[in-house]
Amino acid sequence: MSFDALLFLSFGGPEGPEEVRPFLENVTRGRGVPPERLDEVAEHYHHFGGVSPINRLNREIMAGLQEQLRAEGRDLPVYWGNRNWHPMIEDTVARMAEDGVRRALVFPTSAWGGYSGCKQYHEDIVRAREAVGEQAPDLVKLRQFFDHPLFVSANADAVRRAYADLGDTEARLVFTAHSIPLRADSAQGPDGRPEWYSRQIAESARLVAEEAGVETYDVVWQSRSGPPHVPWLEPDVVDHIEELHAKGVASVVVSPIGFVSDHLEVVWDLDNEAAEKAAELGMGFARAGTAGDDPRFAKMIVELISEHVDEVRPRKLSLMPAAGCGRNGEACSPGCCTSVNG
Ligand SMILES: CC1=C(CCC(=O)O)c2cc3nc(cc4[nH]c(cc5[nH]c(cc1n2)c(C)c5CCC(=O)O)c(CCC(=O)O)c4C)C(CCC(=O)O)=C3C
Ligand SMILES: [Fe+2]
Repeated sequence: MSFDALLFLSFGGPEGPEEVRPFLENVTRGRGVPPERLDEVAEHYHHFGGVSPINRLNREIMAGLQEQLRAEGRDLPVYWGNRNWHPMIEDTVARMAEDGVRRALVFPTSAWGGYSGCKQYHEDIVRAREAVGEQAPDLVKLRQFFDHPLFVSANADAVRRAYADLGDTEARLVFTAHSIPLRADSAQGPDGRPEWYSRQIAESARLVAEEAGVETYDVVWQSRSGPPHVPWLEPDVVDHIEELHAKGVASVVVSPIGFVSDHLEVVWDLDNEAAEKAAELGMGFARAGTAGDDPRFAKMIVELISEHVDEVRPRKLSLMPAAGCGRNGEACSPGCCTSVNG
């Protein structure tokens, strides 16, 4: 099938102190996040002058992508829209319509299923198309890429580099991903089984550890939000480092497999909080890089595109079914990425 453009769809982030609050209001509208948590997260952003690294990282990925597309002779223009901050997806889709785009592929900057990683991006697509009306282009979202060989290799090499930097082959490998409420993780995948998100994280971790040649590893969580009485995926990475220390582990390599690039959560919760905890305990600590700035990441996006344009067979390392692809916001299968009780 032919497409006129690619929409690069991301989370968005503030680019100055005055943008932090309105950005956070957009992220948490109707999500039941307590104001104390918002104050705390606002502080994290202000620590970096109110500028999230996410937009710069996304611009870099898009530049690399545009270059790779050109090198392969595909003149697909790349548009950029976000869920929570400018450029907002509604404005971008309006511009695409004005430019005459009739049908576009959408690359979301999340490897995962579940509400935050997949369903909410479908909702963004629906909202933007409704805002634009009849002229809105058809938007086909690309699939979840948690087990794509290029994503796995980029992460595995980052883990290898972290081990080399630390100079301790005995360090414990700890993968982290964004925690979500247990109820959200009850969401099923296209295989009809629950915990699609945490099962994908476990599978990516297994594949990356295997390719990096590391036998023993843990999967833990970070960046918990929400009110304290609501159960989220545990343990938290900082608590886990304490526990490893109590068990006599001397050093850790932390791989933020759950993030495609060095977002604020990565630089704050890992490079600050987790690193500080390790230092306090006298443990060795190295944080592995993320896949986004590896040229293989842009190459992977090109491959995901060609699955649709050239009907190339999806490259996947796991036996878990391909998921997350849908047209104009429809889910890939009934009930996929929707949690039990909504
Ligand atoms: C699974 C997942 C991903 C990975 C998939 C994907 O990438 O999409 C992700 C990514 C991101 N999350 C981000 C930022 C935030 N997430 C928040 C809140 C929340 N995230 C959640 C989950 C996820 N989040 C959840 C369940 C909440 C609770 C509120 C709700 O149910 O929606 C809040 C509110 C404050 C707080 O409570 O932390 C902020 C500011 C940024 C940008 C960072 C930057 O600026 O560099 C990125 C890439
Ligand atoms: Fe988040």
